[in-house]
Amino acid sequence: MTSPSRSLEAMRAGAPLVQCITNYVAMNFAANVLLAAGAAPAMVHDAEESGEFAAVAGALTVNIGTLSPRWVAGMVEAIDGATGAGKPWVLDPVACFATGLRRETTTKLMQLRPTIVRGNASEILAIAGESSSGQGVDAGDSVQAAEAAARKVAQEAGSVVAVTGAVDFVTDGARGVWISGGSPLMPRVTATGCALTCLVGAYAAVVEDPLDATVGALAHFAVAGEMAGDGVSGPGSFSAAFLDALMAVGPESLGAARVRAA
Ligand SMILES: Nc1ncnc2c1ncn2[C@@H]1O[C@H](COP(=O)(O)OP(=O)(O)O)[C@@H](O)[C@H]1O
Ligand SMILES: Cc1ncsc1CCOP(=O)(O)O
Ligand SMILES: [Mg+2]
Repeated sequence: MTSPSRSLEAMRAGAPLVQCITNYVAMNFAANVLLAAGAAPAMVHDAEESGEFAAVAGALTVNIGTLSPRWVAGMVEAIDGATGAGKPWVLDPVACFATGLRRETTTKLMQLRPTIVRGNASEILAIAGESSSGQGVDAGDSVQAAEAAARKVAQEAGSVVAVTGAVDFVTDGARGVWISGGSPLMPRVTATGCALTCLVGAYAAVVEDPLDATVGALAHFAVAGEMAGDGVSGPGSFSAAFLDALMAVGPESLGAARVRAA
């Protein structure tokens, strides 16, 4: 296993270019998160160019947060480009249970076999075909309640699946890892999960094992979130402190990340 500290060193050394197809809400914050963490973001989503760009980026991330048929076409082109070039891609199924367009798109994208799926508990339960209590983009279920669903989705899709929340769970269907840390202020800042998905892409670009890559990115967020939560007064100051902490986190602090095998 590549440790989170080693993964962080590799990510910073490589400063990978990550193509992020993310939503209008998340674009700015996610780009800042990648820059602070040490990667290079590019938000490129239209079908006219997304496939071409995916072939040169180190990884692709696809987020369905603000969806339309034209965006779906751009996603499919980009996934074809990434897959053809042997690059990893990460799916963020934002509110995938909420509407017909989201359900159909998620089914279609899952059939294209994402390297990694990163969602909250309600989203992962829904992909597994189970009922969930999610409302809109926010989770209504615990991560623990989605552990079995995550394992099932990972086995069926051949993807690594990450379920995030107060604690995080990552599985490739056989192995399982729990990561704790972070701050209760993280879900009070919009697009924190979307930005994390982009960072998972950055780690996947440079760390060969997608499970190790995912654990590295989640540990980076857990440690930075905990650092940032100390002494801030609310979501506004947390957001700024979190970007600072993403940059300040070093391999030595990731060594202290609370990561344990399931
Ligand atoms: N209550 C919490 N305590 C600590 N960290 C949290 C909490 N809720 C979410 N996080 C962290 O926030 C990040 C985004 O996760 P999450 O809120 O599940 O995503 P989403 O925004 O897609 O619903 C993850 O790093 C997760 O560990
Ligand atoms: C509020 C909102 N609406 C559509 S996408 C989005 C952002 C969701 O971000 P996250 O999934 O990280 O909470
Ligand atoms: Mg989300």
